[in-house]
Amino acid sequence: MNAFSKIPVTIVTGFLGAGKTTLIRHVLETVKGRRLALIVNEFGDVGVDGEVLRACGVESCPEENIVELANGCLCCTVADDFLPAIEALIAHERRPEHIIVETSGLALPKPLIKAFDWPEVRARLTVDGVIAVVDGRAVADGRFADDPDAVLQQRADDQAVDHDNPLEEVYEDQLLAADLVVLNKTDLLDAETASRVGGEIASAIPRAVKVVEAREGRIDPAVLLGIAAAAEDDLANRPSHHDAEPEHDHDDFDSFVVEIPATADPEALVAKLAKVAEDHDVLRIKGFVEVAGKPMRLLVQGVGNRFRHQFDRPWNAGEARRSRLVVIGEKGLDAEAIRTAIAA
Ligand SMILES: Nc1nc2c(ncn2[C@@H]2O[C@H](COP(=O)(O)OP(=O)(O)OP(=O)(O)O)[C@@H](O)[C@H]2O)c(=O)[nH]1
Repeated sequence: MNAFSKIPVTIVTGFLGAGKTTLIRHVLETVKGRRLALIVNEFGDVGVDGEVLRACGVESCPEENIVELANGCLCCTVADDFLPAIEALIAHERRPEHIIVETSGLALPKPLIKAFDWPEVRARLTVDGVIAVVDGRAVADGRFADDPDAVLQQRADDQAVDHDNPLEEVYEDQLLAADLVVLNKTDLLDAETASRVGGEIASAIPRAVKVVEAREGRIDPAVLLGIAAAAEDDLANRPSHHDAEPEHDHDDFDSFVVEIPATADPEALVAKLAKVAEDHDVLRIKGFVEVAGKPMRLLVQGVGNRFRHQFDRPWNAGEARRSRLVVIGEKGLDAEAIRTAIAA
């Protein structure tokens, strides 16, 4: 790449907990000989994704090349947050050879892709590809489906059929923006269901877009990077709910942080969180927790009621050992009841 060529940018999108960070981490660990930079956007005040990615300490992506934008939703703050971040990255003396952007799980990716069509951006950068990561289990469980009764009712009332499920809107926008779909978490699906879900996804996208199956986001970086889609030249083929509603305000979703004391029993904590997530229909819980008597901090991750936890790194000297979990769900989440249930 010479100093004048455009830097390719891969946008990784996908609903909350689909496996975006896991996939990017796999890229960082397996890509060879390419200087990467990352921009990570997260919904919720606990910066988990940036931490997880920094912790992999890969030479091709040093810490100063990882930028976190913890500001809720990139799609609404492109000009204020995203552009300065990308300017700073490409101004580095050793400029990155490829940039990966992880959107928040609730972002509609279209406005971000559009920013690459602005003259000052398109002169220097190009969208190499938009990767949509999908939680195959969540799709198979109908997480993103409209309620069929509500749709029938709308038809009966002679209304235009509108999505009654706000998750569906975000999910659909992410698929419609994609150049490649990664159907992740196939370990939680039998082969027949995986192939049915993959077929449904492919037929929901009017362009020819490949759907590849994956576990733990393990896809060869050669498949993900170097698509050369120039998505900024192809905006019209990527319809979005954002086109009709540019001033949308994300009021379909809610998030808050719960601070808890150090735990003595991680298994019991996670079992309790899974129950709370189930009882309150929580979409995502994640954060770091102190375990009494342990020098390592515990990373806790829940998608719906499926939880995982692992010690990720020792607490640093002088680091406040706070146990904070971000809770994300649809609007109307009962924060007080959830706090009480977690504290019980
Ligand atoms: N069973 C299973 N779990 C997975 C797989 N890939 C990722 N996970 C787990 O799913 C959870 C969410 O993964 P992340 O990579 O953090 O998902 P994300 O899309 O970055 O999440 P947000 O940034 O919160 O939207 C973590 O606990 C992962 O370990 C998979 O293929 N199978």
